[in-house]
Amino acid sequence: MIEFRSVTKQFPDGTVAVRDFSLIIPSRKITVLVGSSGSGKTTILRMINRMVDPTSGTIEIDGEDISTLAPVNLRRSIGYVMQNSGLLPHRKVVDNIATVPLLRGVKKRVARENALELMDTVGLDRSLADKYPSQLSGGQQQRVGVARGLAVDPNILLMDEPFGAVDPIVRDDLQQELLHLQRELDKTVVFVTHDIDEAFLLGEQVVIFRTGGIVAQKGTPAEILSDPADDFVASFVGADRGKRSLHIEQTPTGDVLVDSDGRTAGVLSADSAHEAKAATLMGAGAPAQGEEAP
Ligand SMILES: Nc1ncnc2c1ncn2[C@@H]1O[C@H](COP(=O)(O)OP(=O)(O)OP(=O)(O)O)[C@@H](O)[C@H]1O
Repeated sequence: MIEFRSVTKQFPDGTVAVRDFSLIIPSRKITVLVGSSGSGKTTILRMINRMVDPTSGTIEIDGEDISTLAPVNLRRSIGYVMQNSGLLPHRKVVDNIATVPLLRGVKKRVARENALELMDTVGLDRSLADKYPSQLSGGQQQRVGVARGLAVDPNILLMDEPFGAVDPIVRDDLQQELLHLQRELDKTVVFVTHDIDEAFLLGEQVVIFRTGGIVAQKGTPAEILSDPADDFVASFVGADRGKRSLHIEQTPTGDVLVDSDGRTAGVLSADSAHEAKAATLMGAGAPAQGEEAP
């Protein structure tokens, strides 16, 4: 478990990126931080592995105050995946994946073998091992980035808009792969995006930010969709409603929200007031209850 307690980050130029932020990030689940550009998401992510230190407040991992831990060791024990993969262009795929294990003193042969196994894990053909990043597609490069993030077998994986720069179809694949990996590997994933659809698809806990690192709402996708805290959240959640075409389907175990691809976006509370609010949120143009999305 990762816990932020009243964390504030003010940069030397006076910018307050995060203000009095508190959050519990449960272990072995995906928590998604979502919000518009400049709302402090990346800063929060980077405070978890001490790439950035808070101005005030504390951050604990499994009860341990991370300000007491050596930043380099902490950084090397936590997986980090960034947008545009951040691969080293002059290193082969396999060496990119093995970078941190080699820095930690793992023998070259072992690190290479582990890297090849990780290529299997993230769905990359081993024949790509000796290619350079520029010889790979954007989606393949992101898979290499994920493999590299997993290379130290971290308990925690930080992902900063990892699928932001790939086309929608590849992105869909990568999202499904991440859900699959999460079920298989049981990591604590903290995922940053500005895409609310991605947040609701991936997140078991979703935290919606407004500017200044202020939490507008946090909860499960169903909780947020069925009961948005205020107009800001309602408009943020509803901004892309045409594309998402969320609708309610009745199942034997209760009502669920389903997106236009037939994926469950959340389970609605039995509370009819919540259902009414969710229906309002979906607005005109969304199919009526029980109907299929177009
Ligand atoms: N090193 C820095 N020095 C000064 N200001 C910074 C620094 N890093 C970030 N900021 C500012 O802090 C605020 C939050 O930035 P941050 O990158 O955390 O936001 P974000 O929500 O991740 O945005 P994006 O989605 O665009 O990546 C912004 O106003 C940004 O300009």
